[in-house]
Amino acid sequence: MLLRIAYLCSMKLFPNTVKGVVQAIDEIFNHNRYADKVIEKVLKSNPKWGARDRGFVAESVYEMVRWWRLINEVSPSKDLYHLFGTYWLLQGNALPDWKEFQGLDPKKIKEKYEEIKDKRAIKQSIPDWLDQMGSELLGEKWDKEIDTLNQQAAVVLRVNTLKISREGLMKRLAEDGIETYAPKGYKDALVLAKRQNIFKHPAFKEGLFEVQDASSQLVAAALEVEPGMRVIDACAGAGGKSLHLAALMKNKGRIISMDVEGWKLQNTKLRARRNGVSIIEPRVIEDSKTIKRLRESADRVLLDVPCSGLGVLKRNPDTKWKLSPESIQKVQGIQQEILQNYSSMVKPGGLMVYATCSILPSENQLQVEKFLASDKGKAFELLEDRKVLAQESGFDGFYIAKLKRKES
Ligand SMILES: C[S@@+](CC[C@H](N)C(=O)[O-])C[C@H]1O[C@@H](n2cnc3c(N)ncnc32)[C@H](O)[C@@H]1O
Repeated sequence: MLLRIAYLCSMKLFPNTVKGVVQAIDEIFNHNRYADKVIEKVLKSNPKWGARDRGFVAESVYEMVRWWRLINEVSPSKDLYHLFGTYWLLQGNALPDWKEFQGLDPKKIKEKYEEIKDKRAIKQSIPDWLDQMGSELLGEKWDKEIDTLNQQAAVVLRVNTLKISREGLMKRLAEDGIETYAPKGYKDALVLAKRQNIFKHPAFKEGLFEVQDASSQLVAAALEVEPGMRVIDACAGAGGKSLHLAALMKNKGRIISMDVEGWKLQNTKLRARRNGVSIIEPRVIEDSKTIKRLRESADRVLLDVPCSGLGVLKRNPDTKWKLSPESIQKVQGIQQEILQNYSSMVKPGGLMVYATCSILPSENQLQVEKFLASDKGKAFELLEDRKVLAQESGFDGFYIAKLKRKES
């Protein structure tokens, strides 16, 4: 097997599900749609597909997106069935005798793969600019990092400790045949032994867990919150970290969850209800006044800033086709602006955590260094930072810096 997608290998192909995959790929690459949204739509419009079919379509689409450049290099044509067939053959499978797959010769595909396999950008299926940038910024660690980021992500749960203990949830899931293990160093995490759609399980509807990568769970923990504190989650999005903070605070105190996108905060509200969290107050950032009103008001401020997402390629493989050097530069500008403007909300003596799901130093430690050297940054000191590489953690790539506002 050339690629590493284990469980699909022994599967028989069925025309209707392969058609679903091909249609989804067409939407993603020819109509520029997001992979997760497209998959959701395809699955919704085929309600009769069973769990196995749905799994096949979702996994195949994600894997084709992940390996898109490689598949295109090796395929004899750009026909979508040829591209699917190439992907299928690259895994060491045999193709059925369908007219759509005529013209695909396994031997030639293998030969073509052998020809390109020493060219890292093609073999790892990434744009040349990204290979160059990664190699410049991460040096010898890049080779293994991009290899790791191309592997499938584990499904990790964050136990909602407001409702159940980690052992309790492990037992509850095991009763339904869902095996999990508790990874060392991550207090509230459980990893599914086998990938599956866990959102359907009643324990999810009861708010006993959220799906959240283990590295991402380190972010709220770094804020050292305590019950009763006043906390601001300034880039809260759909509220993953706010919910974790609320659990760590035992649902006592106050969390202002802010974002520039109001619709994301609506999601935070729904999730808070499911999680049994009542201390989250969503607040849309309308303009700079929203921030100014909160000057020196928070014991803790979390800046989980927008970023390139290069640390989470495992779960969002389409990121590599949507990014560009220009878009990374633009997001870096926003990151520094957020550091400069939102740091004013921390009380003297309070803590601020700056986090990204990126592995690029230019979005991480270099941003923090630039902030600390600036006028506003002089009020802060860096207590510690963690550069979490996927190859070392086994989970997503992340950066977490803990800063303290000096007592005035
Ligand atoms: C990494 S995501 C946050 C994820 C979220 N904290 C979670 O745990 O689910 C970054 C968020 O920053 C928001 N954002 C972008 N520009 C912003 C700005 N200038 N101020 C505040 N939030 C911003 C985006 O809408 C996005 O939701």
